[in-house]
Amino acid sequence: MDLSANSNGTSSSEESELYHAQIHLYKHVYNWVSSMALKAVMELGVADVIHNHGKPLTISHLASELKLHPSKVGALHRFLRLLTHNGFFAKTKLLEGQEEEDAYALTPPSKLLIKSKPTNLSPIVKGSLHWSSLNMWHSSEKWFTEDKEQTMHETSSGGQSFWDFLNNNPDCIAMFQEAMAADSYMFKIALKECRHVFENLGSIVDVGGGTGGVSKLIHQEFPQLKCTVFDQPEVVGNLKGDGNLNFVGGDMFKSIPSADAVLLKWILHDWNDEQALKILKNSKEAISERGKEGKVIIIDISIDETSDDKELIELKLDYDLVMLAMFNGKEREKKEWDKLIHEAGYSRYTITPICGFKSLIEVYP
Ligand SMILES: C[S@@+](CC[C@H](N)C(=O)[O-])C[C@H]1O[C@@H](n2cnc3c(N)ncnc32)[C@H](O)[C@@H]1O
Ligand SMILES: O=C1c2ccc(O)cc2O[C@@H](O)[C@@H]1c1ccc(O)cc1
Repeated sequence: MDLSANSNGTSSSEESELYHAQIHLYKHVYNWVSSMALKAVMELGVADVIHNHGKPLTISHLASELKLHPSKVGALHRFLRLLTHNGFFAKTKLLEGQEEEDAYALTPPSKLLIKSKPTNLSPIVKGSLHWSSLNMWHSSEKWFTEDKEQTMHETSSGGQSFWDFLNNNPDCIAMFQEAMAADSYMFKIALKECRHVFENLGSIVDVGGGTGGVSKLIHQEFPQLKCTVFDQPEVVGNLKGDGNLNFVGGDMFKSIPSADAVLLKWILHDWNDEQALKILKNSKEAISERGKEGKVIIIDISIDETSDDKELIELKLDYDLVMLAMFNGKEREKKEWDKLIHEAGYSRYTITPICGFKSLIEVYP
């Protein structure tokens, strides 16, 4: 028994544990606040104003550039205080007239919100924090307890899949595809490291390639390579090709156009194992004319809790639940990739981490 127990029978160490547990719980309840603060400063274009100014900017100067009502200047300061705490800005002091004022500079994460740069990830922030990506979470209890095999999105929307929602809301499909294209730019940097993966190919089909963000980068690097962007007709129907880059509409669950290689970037994690198996089997058929020279190139998350750091593991596990809620999809661990790839009839594969939190998995028939 802890002799330092106080009048209500709890020891000081038990009290300390209780208070730390309380802080941990409340912190997690309010994790969304930082996300929404990030969305707010993205929408305001704070990163662009500071970037264009070329040096740290005081709050009063920033508020003036943003044309905020004077009553909102204090709120802007408090938004930047939280985001500075979370690594999105660096605070310094500048003389504004006779007064010293807090001034803010960008950090590497907020530089990814500069809309004029090719590394701009604002569309990912906008789409991921759009009501259509969040509302379904309020149906989690109903989804868990109902005796139906449907996605949380379907539970929350009377049976409509997220893809059908997008296809019925042109503004949202555009927002989604802009996000995918934004993420694809990170692949341009990775392409330098994994150039060899695309060398010696005559043709490639980018399955679920959206508006061609990745294929355009591959086409620039390999102009002789015939690149086919294969996606839903609603996505590619109005897109025009250019020389060796073309767009084809169809359904990857029915068939995939033949090519030397199939690219599956951020595709398989949208689907459960049965559906992913079907996509991999159709991909194997698509490369069959190339014999042993054909390959499938998967770019997706591979969860590796032995080597990833805590923040990276949490991002991958976050994405796992987002895929579950939206699509009944999943992020896969190495052993799950191994099982899926072999069940689809492939003989061997290699996994190489790229683009920060994704991996490139080369799969051979
Ligand atoms: C998460 S996005 C990935 C886009 C792109 N690969 C990238 O990484 O930027 C998934 C893509 O799969 C497409 N898709 C969904 N169902 C499909 C189907 N049945 N056949 C072909 N494409 C499909 C969607 O339209 C979307 O463009
Ligand atoms: O980032 C998003 C994402 C990424 C990859 C994927 O296959 C699906 C995704 O859907 C969401 O998780 C998220 C997103 C949602 C909506 C949107 O307009 C953009 C991104």
